[in-house]
Amino acid sequence: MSTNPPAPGVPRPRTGPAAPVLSARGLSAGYGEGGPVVRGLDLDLRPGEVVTLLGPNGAGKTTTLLALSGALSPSGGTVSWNGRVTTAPLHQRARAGLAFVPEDRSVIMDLTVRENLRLGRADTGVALETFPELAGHLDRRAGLLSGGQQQMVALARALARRPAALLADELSLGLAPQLVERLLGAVRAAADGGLAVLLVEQHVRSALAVADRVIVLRHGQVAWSGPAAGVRADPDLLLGAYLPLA
Ligand SMILES: Nc1ncnc2c1ncn2[C@@H]1O[C@H](COP(=O)(O)OP(=O)(O)OP(=O)(O)O)[C@@H](O)[C@H]1O
Repeated sequence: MSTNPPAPGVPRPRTGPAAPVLSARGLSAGYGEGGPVVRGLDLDLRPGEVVTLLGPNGAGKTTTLLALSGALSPSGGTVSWNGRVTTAPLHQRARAGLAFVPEDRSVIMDLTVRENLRLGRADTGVALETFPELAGHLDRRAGLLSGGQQQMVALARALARRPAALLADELSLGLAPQLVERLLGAVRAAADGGLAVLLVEQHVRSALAVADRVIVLRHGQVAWSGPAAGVRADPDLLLGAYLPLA
């Protein structure tokens, strides 16, 4: 391949950021008569990047994920998948390559780990590549696993389908710091392989450690957004001002 610069007058090839997999424009969503709890949200999720959505309790983080996933119909604005506006329900978006790990993990406690993976149409071999520590538990009922192992099942099941985008709500809820690192490390590795990720996290510092970009929601609106590196270098930018120290 030539390394010479292009001749004068010949346009250079464009090497801008990859096109977003999932976008929102002016997205509003809420529940019943109460009016929208998320208002006018703009967001782009690109292949290979981890965006973390932070904000105090009740800010609208889960509602945002629900609206982006198709589990909740927006009351305004649009969601686009690969550049096309979509109103498809969750199961259709899942088939198109959107993975959603909700806060309750959606692991079926009465089924074995192997059955849980199969139910999510996940290839067991691929799931074990992500979390080899599940290998000895494949035939155990999920209800007998620790919270961290259950979360690994939920995440392995989502990632083993090789989705294009992942929405994950509070993966680390109630887990020990080492497990949080393990789970978020797996998410980072998947993003390095091209996955687009939107993470809602209570563990602000852990989320910042793996994120490329940060969006802070307050009262359903974007209060701050910017590169995670800037916040890692100067946590006071957000911590204390917008977020509790965690
Ligand atoms: N099913 C529901 N019906 C009615 N109101 C709801 C429902 N779910 C959430 N809300 C309300 O919507 C607002 C935003 O909630 P949401 O769960 O999106 O916030 P959050 O930022 O994820 O908060 P948390 O960190 O506490 O999970 C809150 O005021 C909440 O009480």
